[in-house]
Amino acid sequence: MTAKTLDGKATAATIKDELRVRVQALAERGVTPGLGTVLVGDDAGSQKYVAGKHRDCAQVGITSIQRELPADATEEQILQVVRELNEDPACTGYIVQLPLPKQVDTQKVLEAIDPAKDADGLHPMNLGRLVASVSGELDSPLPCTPAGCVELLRRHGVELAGKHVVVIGRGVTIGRPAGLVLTRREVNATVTLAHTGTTNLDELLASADVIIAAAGSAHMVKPEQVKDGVIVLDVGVSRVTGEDGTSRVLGDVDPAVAEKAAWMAPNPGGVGPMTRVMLLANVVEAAERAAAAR
Ligand SMILES: Nc1nc2c(c(=O)[nH]1)N[C@@H](CN(C=O)c1ccc(C(=O)N[C@@H](CCC(=O)O)C(=O)O)cc1)CN2
Repeated sequence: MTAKTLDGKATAATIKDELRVRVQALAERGVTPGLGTVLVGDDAGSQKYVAGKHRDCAQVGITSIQRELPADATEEQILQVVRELNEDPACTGYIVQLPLPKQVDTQKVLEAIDPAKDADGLHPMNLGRLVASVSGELDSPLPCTPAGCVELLRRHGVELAGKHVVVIGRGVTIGRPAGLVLTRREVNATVTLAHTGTTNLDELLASADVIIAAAGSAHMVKPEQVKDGVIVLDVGVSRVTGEDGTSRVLGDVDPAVAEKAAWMAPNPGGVGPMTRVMLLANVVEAAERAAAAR
């Protein structure tokens, strides 16, 4: 068996087309969505992701607001920018790019974001709403990567209901919220969340119908650990520099897994573009909610 591709790039392009129409409809009502980003430091990966988010905004007609601070910025300087974006009417939603430098209390910064402008769905109030709401329309943003995984599978006709999903990694942007998103009634998967303290990963992977690998450990999932017909979403990012000095991203999944999988989301080109487009969807939805409340 050779896996069929869960094409995140093409799917994200389709969703952008749909969002462009919704942004035009908002413009007719006098509303322009604006995405703000707060980037602290000079991490090359974060710079690339933030630049990508603003490129996406330009493509669908969302205004971009970019705020940058140096790597040695204090927590207070970052909180000041957060307060300014909370007050800025042109900014209808924004994100603080993670990770933040070590001197900064990430939780404190996320908690300072106005929940109504939290485009990442990572404010404790929005995560709390996700915990509390098992089904139905959720009136708050979903964390972008878990939402992107579900949407990528849905748009390829891959059913998750009744499937055993093993998520590897317990980070706040992917692993922890993934369990909540995947177990909502409209998705209806059964989830096991594995992490560095998990002692029976081999046993879990052998029984997994779907694997979402978000550990950041290069090629850790091997073909001999998975069953035939498994569905694999590789979300891991390990940056390696080759002997020629060029850097590239390695995912968590050994490419040889494709020989056993039914479906595989490549990395790059799978969940990454979906993460970005779900962010745009959150911004448009927040602007639509604000327009409806006027
Ligand atoms: N505030 C947030 N910070 C971070 C999040 C997040 O959701 N919110 N997630 C990750 C990084 N991330 C989004 O910010 C992200 C990761 C990957 C991609 C992407 O498009 N990747 C490309 C490859 C790009 C490359 O070559 O490096 C792909 O997979 O095709 C977009 C966004 C951590 N921080």
